Amino acid sequence: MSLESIRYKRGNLEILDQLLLPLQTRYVKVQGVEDGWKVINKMQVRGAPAIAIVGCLSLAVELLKDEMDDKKVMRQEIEGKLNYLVSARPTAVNIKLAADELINLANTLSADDNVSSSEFKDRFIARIESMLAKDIEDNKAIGKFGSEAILSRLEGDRQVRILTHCNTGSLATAGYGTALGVIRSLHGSKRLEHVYCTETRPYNQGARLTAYELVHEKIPATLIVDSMVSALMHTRNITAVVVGADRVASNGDTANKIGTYQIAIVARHHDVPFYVAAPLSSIDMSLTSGDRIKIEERPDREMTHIGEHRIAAPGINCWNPSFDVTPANLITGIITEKGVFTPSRLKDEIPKYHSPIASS
Ligand SMILES: CSC[C@H]1O[C@H](OP(=O)(O)O)[C@H](O)[C@@H]1O
Repeated sequence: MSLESIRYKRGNLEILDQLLLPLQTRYVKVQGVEDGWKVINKMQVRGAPAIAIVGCLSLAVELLKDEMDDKKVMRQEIEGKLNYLVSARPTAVNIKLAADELINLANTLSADDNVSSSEFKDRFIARIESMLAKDIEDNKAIGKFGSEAILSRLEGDRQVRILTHCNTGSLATAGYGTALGVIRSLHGSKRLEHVYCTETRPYNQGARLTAYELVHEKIPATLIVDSMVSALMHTRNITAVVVGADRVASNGDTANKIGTYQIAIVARHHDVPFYVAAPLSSIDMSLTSGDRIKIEERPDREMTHIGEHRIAAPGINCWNPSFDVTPANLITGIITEKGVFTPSRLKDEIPKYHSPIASS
């Protein structure tokens, strides 16, 4: 059973406070959009899919309590609250795409005279709730396609050694995970010899969250410091790198956790295939390249302190971009719930599929 980052029943939402992991397991109540914005902005919940799901569920919780029965006013309020939630963290696209879909749904329901205000509310909340099951289903498909793609490059039944970066598991999604979903799938088919996970400074998603998930599920794994990636590939026979994504442009350029770009460069130097695992809801087809992806910069304190403990000299300047962009030419394949695509195929393949949120 993978870790539960989101606990939801209609009208009630709690998130696992990831700032306290791995030492403390504490759930935080999210009672509306203000709370949703805060837990996302503070990174108590993080990960592109989880951000979208928790943000939208916080709106569902608030809407259920709202006595409003004028559909036009509800539609207006929904649009304003979704745009507010999108502002919590700018780089991951999932919440923006989800907001666009939900605003379209609100417009449709509001304009339909056959839909009462209570039906509007019920169908709108149900659509948001559908994101949970769809995310897990998508992650399992990503796991299947990703493990097949990696294994198809090998002769016989050899086992594989995978390097991953940041956290892309049950703590970044509704469950199972994207890149960690590929690792879970390889482990489940008994083809995974070992996982190497980077600590992922400065928030330490790897050391605190990915290592926690892997130990929890007894998946053979070793933690490495971010600066060990070159030495690892030089001394160990790494089969492939699999990472997540926060925003993939239509040409395949991918924004992901800071440090991903240099891993891709090292992988190319060592001729190790480099995969991005991401649902369609992480792909921004409105962007022609990664040049225009907004890179979030986070507080210096994330670098200068670990918890309350200062580790950097007082007064030193810091630069703390939370993401970088890996150019498409360093990416072997983009693993989605619809299959694995080379970056150059995205423009033709992705528009064939439905919108990221389950259609009604
Ligand atoms: C499954 S998407 C996870 C994605 O999000 C992480 O960023 P953050 O922890 O800052 O939300 C990282 O980029 C992961 O690849």
